[in-house]
Amino acid sequence: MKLKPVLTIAGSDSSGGAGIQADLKTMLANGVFGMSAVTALTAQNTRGVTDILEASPEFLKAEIDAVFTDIPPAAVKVGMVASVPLIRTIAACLREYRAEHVVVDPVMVATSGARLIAEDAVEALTEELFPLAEIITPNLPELEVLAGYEIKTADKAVEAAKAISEKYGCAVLAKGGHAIGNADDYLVWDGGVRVFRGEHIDTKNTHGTGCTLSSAIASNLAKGAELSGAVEKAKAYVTGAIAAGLELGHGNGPLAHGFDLTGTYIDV
Ligand SMILES: Nc1ncnc2c1ncn2[C@@H]1O[C@H](COP(=O)(O)OP(=O)(O)OP(=O)(O)O)[C@@H](O)[C@H]1O
Ligand SMILES: Cc1ncc(COP(=O)(O)O)c(N)n1
Repeated sequence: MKLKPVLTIAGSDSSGGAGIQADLKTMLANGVFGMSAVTALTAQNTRGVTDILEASPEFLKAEIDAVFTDIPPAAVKVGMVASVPLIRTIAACLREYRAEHVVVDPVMVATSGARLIAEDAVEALTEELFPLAEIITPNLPELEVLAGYEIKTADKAVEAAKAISEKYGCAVLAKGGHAIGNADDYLVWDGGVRVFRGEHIDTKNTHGTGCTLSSAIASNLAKGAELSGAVEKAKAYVTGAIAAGLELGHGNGPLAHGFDLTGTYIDV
């Protein structure tokens, strides 16, 4: 049997809802073989992050080298990367191995409010990683940081996404999970715009939605989907995983990544 391998370079979430745990579950559910290079361990649950232990740049490089020299991934997703040396290490590795289909989720703040990137690392993220990305997937607060201004309307979000897309030569998916009234996402690439409509699901359980969406996009790209089709399928997947209505934890709970794996779930 054959499966397309996909690598996530991201942080670990001990509570399993976000980070590499969400990525690997998403990859399994989307029909690819998931692999991981861990940038940091987080002690985290649905209520917040209590501690972070970063990998050294040398160890992260060893992880990425181990993967690329044996099972070259058909797509790579980059999530939480907290510091400049780690960002530089990833960029150098992606260049060295000419990584294909790179999806960068510019993770800055967790749903719970915890900061997941050093202030001085945002510039390294944009200057070193964005030019290597096929697509980046900022949420609204991240788009505001990247654009340098407040975004209150869909038109403003698209304007900001266009400027970023032109500057760094990558597609931009401006996510609307933080918008009021709907969950529409806007894909901007090559000057074109496509909107992916989403109904806002009334739930507090959205821990890991961004990780899940970006991993699903990487999975679909690995399987050969073109960009817009990859986003369309990924949007449907994350919507289904939220709508399944999993209830775990006391804060912002996780998604049901396996909602579509018929026969594997038994209600308890
Ligand atoms: N309550 C919701 N109802 C429907 N779709 C949602 C909801 N919240 C998020 N989404 C969708 O989930 C995806 C991730 O968007 P979001 O803006 O939440 O990203 P994020 O903030 O990076 O996620 P994270 O919570 O992992 O930080 C998008 O497709 C968004 O439209
Ligand atoms: C390790 C790690 N990576 C990413 C996120 C962002 O996800 P969310 O904003 O849904 O908490 C997170 N909380 N933890």
